Amino acid sequence: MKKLIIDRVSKQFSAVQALSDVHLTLEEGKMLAVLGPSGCGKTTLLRAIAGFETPDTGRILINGQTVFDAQTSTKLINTKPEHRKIGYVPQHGVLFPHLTVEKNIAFGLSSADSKRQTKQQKAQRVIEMLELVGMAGLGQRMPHELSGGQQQRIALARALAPSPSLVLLDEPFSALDAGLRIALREEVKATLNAIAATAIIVTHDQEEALSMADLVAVMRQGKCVQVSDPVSLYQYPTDINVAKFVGDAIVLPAVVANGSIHSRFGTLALAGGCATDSKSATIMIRPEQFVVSPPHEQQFGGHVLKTIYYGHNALVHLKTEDQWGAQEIQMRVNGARTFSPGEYLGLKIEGAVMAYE
Ligand SMILES: Nc1ncnc2c1ncn2[C@@H]1O[C@H](COP(=O)(O)OP(=O)(O)OP(=O)(O)O)[C@@H](O)[C@H]1O
Repeated sequence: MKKLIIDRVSKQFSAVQALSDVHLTLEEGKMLAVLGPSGCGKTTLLRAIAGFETPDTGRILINGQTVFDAQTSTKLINTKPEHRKIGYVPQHGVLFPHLTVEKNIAFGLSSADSKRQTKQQKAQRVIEMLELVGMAGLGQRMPHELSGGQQQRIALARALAPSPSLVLLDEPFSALDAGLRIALREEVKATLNAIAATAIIVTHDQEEALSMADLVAVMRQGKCVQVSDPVSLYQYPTDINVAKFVGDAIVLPAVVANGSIHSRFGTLALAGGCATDSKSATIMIRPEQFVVSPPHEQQFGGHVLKTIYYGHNALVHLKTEDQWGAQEIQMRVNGARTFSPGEYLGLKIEGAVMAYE
């Protein structure tokens, strides 16, 4: 079942087209990441779904109910935020500093829909939420007695307490340090999965989007330029800009003829869905598609310029030089491998390669 339908939603602020004809749908129980650079319209989209921003055009349906419709002939439908059954986890500064953890969570149960619950039912719900986010027994603490990660978990508990139809997370980990961010991403995903929540996370971090979401919507200048599952997005980006935004990309000129790529790296397999003939194509290769090949298989290679070490892996920068001219490329290798500057490496390319006209 479609939990969310965003149908041709646009929003303009003075001269800025913050959202332009955005169309998105999300199935029940799935997580969507809205990914894009600063200013592309991510927050405006999230605020439009929550009802904090009124779009100029389009429709928004949550759980089969139209919560916004600018197109009706009679009058605009625009359900108030508190009646949209949305759980909102903002970026930071989220908890009321003068209330205990328990009271912060219980605040989420003060909406009209939760008013019918008895005091005991609410107290029980708070306990369930504390358990869900792994913080049982800490209900009497004040927010300042919690770490940054614990505070974000309580913010999630507060958003989930009223059993919202849709959970919206606006860059929820951006204030946390790298290690904690990764740990919390996994915890939050597990928590949302445990209750089969439908959720949208806004982020400008491609790793966060690819690792957490079932579906990633890439935005650029108010438009949704690609909506794909993480694997397809990384392997088959719709254009070079998306390719570069979601990962490291080596971009080269090439010729595509009869369904194959002819490039400085020889004949390469063309990825499905690409144009099969072009005299002036641009191809995109991921650094992990380059592998060091044994001498008898070498068709081409390059001299090592430098190696950037990341722990779990490393990026080796190489310079290739042949009749096509000089080109710098990057190859991703296991972090334990070391190469010396100036060393010559024979290379081959594994897997299909994307080509763009
Ligand atoms: N209330 C507003 N008034 C005027 N312009 C606005 C308003 N809100 C957003 N904008 C503009 O709309 C565009 C989209 O903004 P938005 O905050 O949605 O981007 P974003 O992708 O969330 O960026 P960031 O990652 O930096 O938060 C930007 O150019 C922004 O300056």
